[in-house]
Formats: sequence, C-alpha cells, structure tokens
Amino acid sequence: MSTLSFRNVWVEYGNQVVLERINLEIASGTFLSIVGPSGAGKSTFLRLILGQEKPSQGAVLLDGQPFPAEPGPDRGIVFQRYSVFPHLTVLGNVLLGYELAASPFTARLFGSERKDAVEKSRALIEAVGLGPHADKYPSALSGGMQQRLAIAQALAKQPRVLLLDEPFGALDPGTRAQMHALIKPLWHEHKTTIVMVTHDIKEAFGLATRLIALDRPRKDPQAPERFGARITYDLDLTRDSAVPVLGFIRASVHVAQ
Ligand SMILES: Nc1ncnc2c1ncn2[C@@H]1O[C@H](COP(=O)(O)OP(=O)(O)OP(=O)(O)O)[C@@H](O)[C@H]1O
Repeated sequence: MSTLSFRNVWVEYGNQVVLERINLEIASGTFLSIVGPSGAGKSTFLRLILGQEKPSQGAVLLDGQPFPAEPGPDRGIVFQRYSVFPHLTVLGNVLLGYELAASPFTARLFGSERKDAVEKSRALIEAVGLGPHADKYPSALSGGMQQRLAIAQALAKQPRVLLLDEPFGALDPGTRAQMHALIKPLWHEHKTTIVMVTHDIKEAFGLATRLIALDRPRKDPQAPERFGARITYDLDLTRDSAVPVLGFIRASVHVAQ
C-alpha cells in the first residue's frame, strides 16, 4: 500500500508559485531523498507532509486519506539544529517519545507500561550509541550526540513517516559519516518511511532508495515568481544502473544495505 500521495499539488504565496503540479506516490518503507537548489521548495514539501502547510490546490494523502488537521505522532521531524528538550536527560527525552506515542494527551505512562517504555528507551539509546550517557542532559552532549538523541526521540514516537530536514548539515564530516552508518540500520529496523532533505548529493545517493530533485524547469526573467518548482528527476536507487545523473555515476556510489 502506498503511504504518501501527492495529487496535483500546488503551493502559492500570493503571486509567488513555489511548487506546481507535484504528483508523487511514496510507497511505505521508502527512504526518499529530496535535493534541489536553495528556494526550490524542499522545506515547503516537508511542511506539506507535516501538515503545517496546506496545498493551494491538490491534496496530500496518507494511505488515501487526508491528513488530520493537526500534526500528530504519525509524523515525526528532525531538523538540522537539535530539537530535544534541554530540561530532560537523554533517557527522559527518549522516554517522552514513547509516552507521547502511547498517550498523546498526558504523555505519562504508569506501572508495567512505563517499565516497558523505559526498557525500550534504553535499548534505543544503546542503538544510537548513547548508552553511557543516558543520565546526561543535552547541554553535556556534543552536536553529533544531540542529533543522535533527536533521531532516537523521533523514532521512539514510532512515526509512520519520519521527516529529516538537513539532519546532518551542521555536523563535521567524521560525525556525519557516523550518522550515515547509524541511520540506515535504524530505518531498516523501524520500517518507517523516511523523507530527507539534503544539500549533500552523495548523502542523498548513499542513503536513499529513491531520489527526487525539485527545480524550476521554466523561468520568466521578468516575473521570477510566475513558475514554481516541479519534480525534475525521480530516480529509483534500488536498481543497479550506471546512468550518469546530476554528474554522478550511480554504480560508483557505495550503498550500504
Ligand atoms: N510562509 C511563507 N510565505 C511566503 N513565502 C514563503 C513562505 N515559506 C516559504 N516561502 C518561499 O517559498 C520558497 C521556497 O522556500 P523553501 O524554504 O521551501 O525552500 P528550500 O528549497 O527549502 O530552500 P533552502 O534550501 O534554502 O532551505 C522561497 O522562495 C521562500 O521565500
């Protein structure tokens, strides 16, 4: 079953067309990367999925149904800058993810349910390599560690769709490589659909099973706001092809399974 559908989606702000005629079916379990020049509408695309943005025309559907009006735990997002709660420990942050998933209004669990959630939190903290730091507060963690915590917290909410908005953009190359090695097994294990915006084309190719590029194929120099971005490339990266795309040869890029 297809999880996410974009049906003839347009986004306009006044006279400015940002996205036009977006038609896309994203199958459940896909790892989709979105690339494109600055201002092409990548974050707008994520906000549509998150429910923070409504299409000016068309519809964005989850399993064939319109999204609920409010963003819910079915969609999680991780931003470039760490979006964790500073007043909670590592364990507290991840546990809150489980509590929100189980009890969205009170975010509290009791008795055996809480014990179970604590155990799961500890396992997830271990999986992202923060085991020895479970009782620390975010201020005592490095940037890469905080980002691992943000990913763990987002996964704890068990979202059907996990949105990553340049999640590794602020990290140094070594930490970024560690995060790449981490995210793929987590995605496999949690079987969630991931939609990731990135400016790093190698990252997009290396992690995703599908890649789309957003760009404006039509430009009017007299009225730059007249045409919006469309999907200019849509690549299935699960196939072994050596087609040169965007200056890269797919076969030369190592994809960890
Ligand atoms: N709330 C808004 N009101 C008016 N214009 C907006 C709004 N949000 C976004 N835009 C415009 O929509 C266009 C696309 O913005 P968006 O942030 O989605 O692009 P992007 O591809 O994510 O860019 P970047 O790579 O620089 O982050 C930009 O021209 C931006 O100015």
